[in-house]
Amino acid sequence: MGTSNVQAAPPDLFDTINDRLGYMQAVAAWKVENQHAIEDPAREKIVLKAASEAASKAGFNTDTVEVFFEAQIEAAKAIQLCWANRWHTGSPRPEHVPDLVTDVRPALISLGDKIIEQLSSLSVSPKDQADFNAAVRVDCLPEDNRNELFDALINISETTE
Ligand SMILES: C=C(O[C@@H]1C=C(C(=O)O)C=C[C@H]1O)C(=O)O
Repeated sequence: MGTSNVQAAPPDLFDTINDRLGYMQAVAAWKVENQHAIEDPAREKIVLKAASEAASKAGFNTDTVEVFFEAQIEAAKAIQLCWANRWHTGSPRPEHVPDLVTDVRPALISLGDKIIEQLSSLSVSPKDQADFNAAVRVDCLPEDNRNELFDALINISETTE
C-alpha cells in the first residue's frame, strides 16, 4: 500500500496462461476450416523469438523462458488435436471463427508479453500448484501438459550477471 510497485498475485498470471490456452479451440476450428496443419513450425519460431526478446528485456534467463513457451506451444497443439478429434467424431464445430492470422495470432503474442510482464513482479513456487491447477483448466488440456507447464514455470529464473 502506498507503493507504486504493485505485485501481481500468481492467480493473475495463471489466468493469463489460461486465457492463451483458451484461444486454442478457435485456432483449431480455423485450421480445420482452412485445411491448415495443427503444427506450424515457422510460426513457433516467431513465437519463441518474441518471447525470448521480451524475456531478455525483462531480465530473465531466456533459456528458461523458452522452455516454458515451448511447453505452452505443446499444450496448445494438444488442445487443438483434442478439438479436431471431437469434431471428427461428430461434435458440432463453432460457427463463428476468428481469423487466425489477423485476429488470433496477434492476441497470442500480446498474451505472451503479458505473461512475461506478470512474471516480472512475482515468483512462482511449488506451493502454487493447486492455484495453478484451479486457474488453468481449459477444456481438452491434457493433465501431462498442464504439469509440464507448471514445472517449466517454476524453473524460470532471472539472468545471472
Ligand atoms: C497457436 C497455433 O498453433 C500451434 C501453436 C503455437 C503457439 O502456441 O504459439 C504456434 C504454432 C502452432 O504450431 C498457431 O498456429 O498459431
